[in-house]
Amino acid sequence: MISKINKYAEDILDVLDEGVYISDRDGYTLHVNRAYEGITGLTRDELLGSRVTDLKKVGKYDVILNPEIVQTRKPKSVVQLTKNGRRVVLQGHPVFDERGEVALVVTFARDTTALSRMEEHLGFQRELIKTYQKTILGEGRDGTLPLPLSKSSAMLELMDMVKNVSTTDATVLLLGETGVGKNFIAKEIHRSSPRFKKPFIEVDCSAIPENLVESELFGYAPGAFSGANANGKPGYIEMANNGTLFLNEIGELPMQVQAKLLRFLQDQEYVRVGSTTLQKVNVRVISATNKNLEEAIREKTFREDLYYRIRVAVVHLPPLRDRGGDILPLINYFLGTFTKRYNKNVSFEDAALQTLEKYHWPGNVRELENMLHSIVATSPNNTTLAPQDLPLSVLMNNESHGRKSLQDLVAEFEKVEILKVLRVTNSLARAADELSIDRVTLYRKMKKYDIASPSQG
Ligand SMILES: Nc1ncnc2c1ncn2[C@@H]1O[C@H](COP(=O)(O)OP(=O)(O)OP(=O)(O)O)[C@@H](O)[C@H]1O
Repeated sequence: MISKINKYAEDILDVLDEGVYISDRDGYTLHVNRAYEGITGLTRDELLGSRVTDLKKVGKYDVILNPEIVQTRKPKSVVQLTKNGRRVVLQGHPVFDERGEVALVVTFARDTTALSRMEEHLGFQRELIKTYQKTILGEGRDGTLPLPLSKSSAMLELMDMVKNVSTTDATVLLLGETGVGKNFIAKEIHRSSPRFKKPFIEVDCSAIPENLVESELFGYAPGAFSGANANGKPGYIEMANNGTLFLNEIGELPMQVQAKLLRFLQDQEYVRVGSTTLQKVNVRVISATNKNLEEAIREKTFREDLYYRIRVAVVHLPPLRDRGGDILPLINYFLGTFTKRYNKNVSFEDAALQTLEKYHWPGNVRELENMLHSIVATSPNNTTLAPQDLPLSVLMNNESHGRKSLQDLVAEFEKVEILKVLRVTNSLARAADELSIDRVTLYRKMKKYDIASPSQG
């Protein structure tokens, strides 16, 4: 019976799914089954008759079990990395002869690559969920987002273009000064696009340290670099799959990342840092910058080919000072938002509104939003604000951007000082006293600078 089994021993071993490797006590390979060849990518011809120590020397294995098992006479397990890049769990067992000496070492090999891939995949999914949760929580911080308030002809025209662009998958480049609403418009394009139920992922390219930009955008494989998450990490591109990726401040991307981004934009394929597997996604890209990219191209800090790739549709957002018709609706909108939030009744006199309309808003909508927030938060309840209650930056209204004449500078200084003193004293007589001028002179200067009289006269 046994002799019959011996006759078919090799065939029996070939039926197994597990790899079997048998060596003698000196480490010479006596037999490997078919599964072992499949798992390790090594052939019988390469292995039979060779010594495990020599196979390790020539790099076919990174670790071996045989010498230790012969020495300790005990079973042992290790994880071996094979030349075809698989992770194999080896379990070696000693087989003793009639004198109790180790005669053979039989090693079973199990491929764990599929398992590791599943674990890696699960790790990525976990990271992805964490990031989505963060993104969703971030988005909801102010409740639902308002619709863009667009009354000026410049904005109405622009919103028409945004509507047309939204229905396509075209790459969009949003240009405009800081605070004009590029981020706001990017979200609007996403919301009106067929991708609206999928993620909108914003990346502020200027806020990521240069050495991390590539791994943040494209993700990294487990063990890609020291200090990396053991599960690997999905990049923003992967998170935006089927949705929209908004690359804010794209002009700040390092050159080598620009090259990788260009390849990704061309065929929607990329490789995670530390990996060789190609990832395929479907992502619509919107970029924004307040930098002059043409100048950056001349200075060789921005790739020309990438520039043409990202500017399939270009949307120029005008500064708020050139969108006169938007200022009042935006004031009303933010006044409504913040008075509701702080449960206060705060309003503006017409003259104050006119002053705000004339202001040149260098920080654009963001400045207006922050100013309204601060005014409502710091004003007592039931206040109607006069022009002199407005922030000094508004009252100074530095409209001219070039060098000012000495005369203008003196006038500006005088106006601000008068406003400051009037604000503190709330009385014409006491303010004149503080400024060491007579009341008639003060009154004349107030007329000149369009400053209203204090309530106490
Ligand atoms: N039309 C609008 N209606 C209501 N709020 C707006 C509008 N445009 C911009 N905002 C608000 O103004 C603030 C600044 O806008 P946003 O962040 O979009 O500017 P940005 O151009 O992207 O600025 P930066 O270049 O500094 O990134 C945001 O809080 C945004 O919600």
